[in-house]
Amino acid sequence: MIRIDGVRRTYRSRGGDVEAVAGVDLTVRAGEIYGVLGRSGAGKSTLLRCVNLLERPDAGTVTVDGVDLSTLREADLRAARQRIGMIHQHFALLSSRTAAGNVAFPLEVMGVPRRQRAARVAELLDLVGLGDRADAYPAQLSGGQKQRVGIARALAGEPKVLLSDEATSALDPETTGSILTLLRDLNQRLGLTILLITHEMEVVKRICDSVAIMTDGRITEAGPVHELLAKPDSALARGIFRLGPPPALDDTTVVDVTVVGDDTLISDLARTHDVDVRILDGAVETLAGGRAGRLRLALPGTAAANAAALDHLRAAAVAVEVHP
Ligand SMILES: Nc1ncnc2c1ncn2[C@@H]1O[C@H](COP(=O)(O)OP(=O)(O)OP(=O)(O)O)[C@@H](O)[C@H]1O
Repeated sequence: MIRIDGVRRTYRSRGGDVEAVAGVDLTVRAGEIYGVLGRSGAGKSTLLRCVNLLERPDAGTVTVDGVDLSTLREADLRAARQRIGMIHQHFALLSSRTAAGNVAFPLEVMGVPRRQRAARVAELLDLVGLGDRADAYPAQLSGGQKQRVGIARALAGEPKVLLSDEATSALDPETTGSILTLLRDLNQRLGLTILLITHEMEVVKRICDSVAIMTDGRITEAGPVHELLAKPDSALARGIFRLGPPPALDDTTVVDVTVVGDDTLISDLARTHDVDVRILDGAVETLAGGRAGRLRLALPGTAAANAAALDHLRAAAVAVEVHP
């Protein structure tokens, strides 16, 4: 649905050049929620703005729903942009307009007749759970409600793609949860593809199907969340399951195993190999609706003596890391 190929963007200023996006390739499949996770200054906003060409890449191409946006003339680009919704950290609402007035705005720009507009605005506000606040001004709404207006407005052009620029960063954890639930719900009900940028691991854990980690303008790791969890050296997996440095224990094999779903791994291991397994540490999370965890196990004896048990783990777990 979205293909980013070799995109670069450098800001030039008297203080020196900043290569905000330093050659990024990324593919977002139709219907998925894709998160770009990175620290402040990593280049996430610049990358996101390149996707609807609010920012012109210096090099590379961006294809959305089969159309290479860089080939479009200004009028066609404006039309294409209307089909790519965007929501913002600070909502970007017009303070002089009511919730309904804000949602109506893009419809006015699109030339939708007044009657149809009113019906569509009511429908959109209902969709985001704000049907009863149509006449409220932004100043009379909570942060979460303002973001709901932002989402309704972004959906006015019936986009297939929604871009989210830190949409929950200004919200408290509970409100963040309700907005993420709404985004997941819209993703499923409308088949909406969502590309979001965030600095919060929590957002990735809650709703992302796939994730890219961005550092200094580059993607260092990318793919479906469950695939990344299976890689022992994955920075995402380490960030999600924080186990700390392994202890050095005499005549003991310390091993980290990643498991997905309801797992009988430990009991099977103990039974099959008659081994006295201890759990030293563990982190279990719900990721995009499924359970996954990383457990740190201690097996009596050296790794060589535990070869059969370790083979068992390698065959059954999605990732196994034996500590030396
Ligand atoms: N208009 C601009 N002019 C000059 N430099 C810019 C401009 N916009 C961003 N930058 C620089 O580009 C780099 C990437 O910024 P960007 O906003 O894309 O990162 P980010 O990951 O979204 O961070 P944040 O969450 O803090 O916005 C930073 O070093 C930033 O200072």
